[in-house]
Amino acid sequence: MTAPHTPAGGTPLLVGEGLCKAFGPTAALDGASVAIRAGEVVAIMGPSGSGKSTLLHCLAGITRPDSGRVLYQGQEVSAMSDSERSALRRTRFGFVFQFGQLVPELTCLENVALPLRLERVRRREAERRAAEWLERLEVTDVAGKRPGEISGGQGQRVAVARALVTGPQVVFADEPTGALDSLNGERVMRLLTQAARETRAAVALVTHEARVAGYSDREVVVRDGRTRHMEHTR
Ligand SMILES: Nc1ncnc2c1ncn2[C@@H]1O[C@H](COP(=O)(O)OP(=O)(O)OP(=O)(O)O)[C@@H](O)[C@H]1O
Repeated sequence: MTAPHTPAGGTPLLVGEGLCKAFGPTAALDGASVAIRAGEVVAIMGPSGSGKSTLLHCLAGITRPDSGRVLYQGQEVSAMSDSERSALRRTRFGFVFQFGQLVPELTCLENVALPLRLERVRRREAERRAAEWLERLEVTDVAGKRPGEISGGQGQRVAVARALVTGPQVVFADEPTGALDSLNGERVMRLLTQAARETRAAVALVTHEARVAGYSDREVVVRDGRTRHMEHTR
């Protein structure tokens, strides 16, 4: 088991140690370890099929590793019950994926307000906070539109607003710019990392694009289910 690489300066917020996960005969993770501090943007890079998404899903408590453990603020996520893990995901974590994450029947404002509504925040207050986040992400103009009526880049910025509206401690982003052209991708990354830095949210970012990883503080490279740690990129 590899020891998690702990970056200098501060106790890690989220740690994965010696993570192994197989899907049938395929070893997606084979002893991967990573430690993320509060407010840090970490890029998880590596070739297709190397285990990046599986690592992200284990860290986020979506996938339970076969062995190894995930600690969030010292608490073992992999040992929590399903309901404890979903509460953690709802209240402390935010998610941005490559595609199809917005609810098509809801307006963009309602989509961003949704995580707050699930936490029983009143509609007026939830929509007020959602509107603020749409403004920060420079998409106020799409508030009343449905996801099918906006561009891919606008949709990703709405998705980032939704991921951040609850004030998460960690944002998990899996190829958030994968479906965008480079200009829109840069805009999403600039706004995501700026908002995360302002709110001290950590970001775990899966990408295979060096330009996207350039927005991170540090890179972790996954190869054949194992991790390699690169020192600060900036
Ligand atoms: N649910 C699953 N069922 C079966 N095999 C899976 C599953 N999820 C992942 N795998 C396999 O595990 C390995 C790692 O997959 P993973 O999606 O983590 O890689 P990745 O680095 O994120 O790839 P990509 O960059 O192509 O998205 C691959 O061989 C993949 O086919």
